[in-house]
Amino acid sequence: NIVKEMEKMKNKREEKRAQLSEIRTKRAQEIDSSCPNWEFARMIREFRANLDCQPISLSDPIEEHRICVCVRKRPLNKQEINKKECDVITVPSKCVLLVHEPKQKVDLTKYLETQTFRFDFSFDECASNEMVYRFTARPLVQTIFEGGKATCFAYGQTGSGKTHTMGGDFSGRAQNASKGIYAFASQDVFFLRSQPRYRSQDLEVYVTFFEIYNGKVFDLLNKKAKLRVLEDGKQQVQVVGLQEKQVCCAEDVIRMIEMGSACRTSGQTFANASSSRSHACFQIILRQRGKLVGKFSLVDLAGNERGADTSSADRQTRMEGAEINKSLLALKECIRALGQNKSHTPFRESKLTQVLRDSFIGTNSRTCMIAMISPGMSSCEYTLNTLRYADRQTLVAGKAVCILNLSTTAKETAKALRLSLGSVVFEFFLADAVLHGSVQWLQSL
Ligand SMILES: Nc1ncnc2c1ncn2[C@@H]1O[C@H](COP(=O)(O)OP(=O)(O)OP(=O)(O)O)[C@@H](O)[C@H]1O
Repeated sequence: NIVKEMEKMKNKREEKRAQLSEIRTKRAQEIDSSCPNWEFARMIREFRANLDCQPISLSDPIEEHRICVCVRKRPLNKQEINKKECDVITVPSKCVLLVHEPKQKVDLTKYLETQTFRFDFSFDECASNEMVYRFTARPLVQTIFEGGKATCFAYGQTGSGKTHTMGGDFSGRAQNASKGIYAFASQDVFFLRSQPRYRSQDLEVYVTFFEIYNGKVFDLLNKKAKLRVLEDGKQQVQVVGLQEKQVCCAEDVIRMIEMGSACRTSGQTFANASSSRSHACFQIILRQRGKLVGKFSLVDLAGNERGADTSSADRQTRMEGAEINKSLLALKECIRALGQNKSHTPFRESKLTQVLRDSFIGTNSRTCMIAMISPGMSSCEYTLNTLRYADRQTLVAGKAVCILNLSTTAKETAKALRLSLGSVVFEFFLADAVLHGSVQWLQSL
């Protein structure tokens, strides 16, 4: 009787499971039919169903890198949701990010080309600014107490979340300046300064906030005054007239961030259609009896798609694009020079790298790049551009990357193993039985 009873229960459970799966399929079909790219949406959903995602968590260890390259995916925004855009980005683990690029064969069959990128850390749409800060800028704060220069860049296309991450998250139109990397870093600077190790050193904290637009520098803490960048006799780059404001607590810093951000926003009408055409740099400076101890530069870069915009009809926009392109390329070269300990740093190539010259020289300089990406299918090309730019940075560290690429269709009996070594990708198709051992062997190399 007991066996019969158990059989009955088992059958009931299976019936229920089948019903549930039917409901889910129907619901997915309903969603699919309202989505303009439903075939791609379904392929991505099937791909994700095969993945065991393990996103980054607060308990993950933080490794110390001289150059750290991370990526952050923002959630789909209201506009993208209304347009029923496909989310083409998957973050399966704390270091890997996948882009499902929609493609079409000559016979019009649609298929996905999934590209894999590896970073020091990758953050999915659920990661908060605190979480991103913890793994990116926070490990750099100590550097400025040890006489070093730290720099953190936010890179990406317009609307990908650079200002949200650096300046503070938006609740509606208002920005909460206490919830961005500028404010978190300042809080930690004050915290470290109060620790017994540094308390007796009489360290003073100053901040500067300026913007570089079209090769010109403007002081955001002094009514957007135009500044000159000059090199002195000791080859030190000076931003003449840049106001350094002394701050005594985190609240003072937040006030400065609000003041500078408001200045940047109100200036949009005369120069920028949006802030994404200028680089904004917020610096936290440590001084001891007036003498420079360390400097933390936090940079919200101009939208990288502006540099790629060469088709604009008006000359002004084309010039802006060319200037942005030049500065982003120069930045990459300077970071590469830092990573490879080259004796020559090409910092004179742009105003941005000139102003940040001391960030790229010296043995005690550390840099972090956060690549921001939009998840929508319409941004796929820009997203790939952003990831390729940031991937070059990973190459600086000379890392070999071994990534397991799961099969995309249920029919496939073999699974693909993708090994990226620098910019070369090797792809193997292996039977399930040998797959696991091969991955372990490659990872151990
Ligand atoms: N991680 C996120 N979570 C929630 N909303 C986000 C996130 N990232 C960005 N957003 C939202 O997306 C919008 C655009 O973000 P943001 O202004 O930071 O982009 P941006 O890259 O700085 O653009 P621009 O280069 O034009 O200044 C904002 O409304 C912001 O609130």
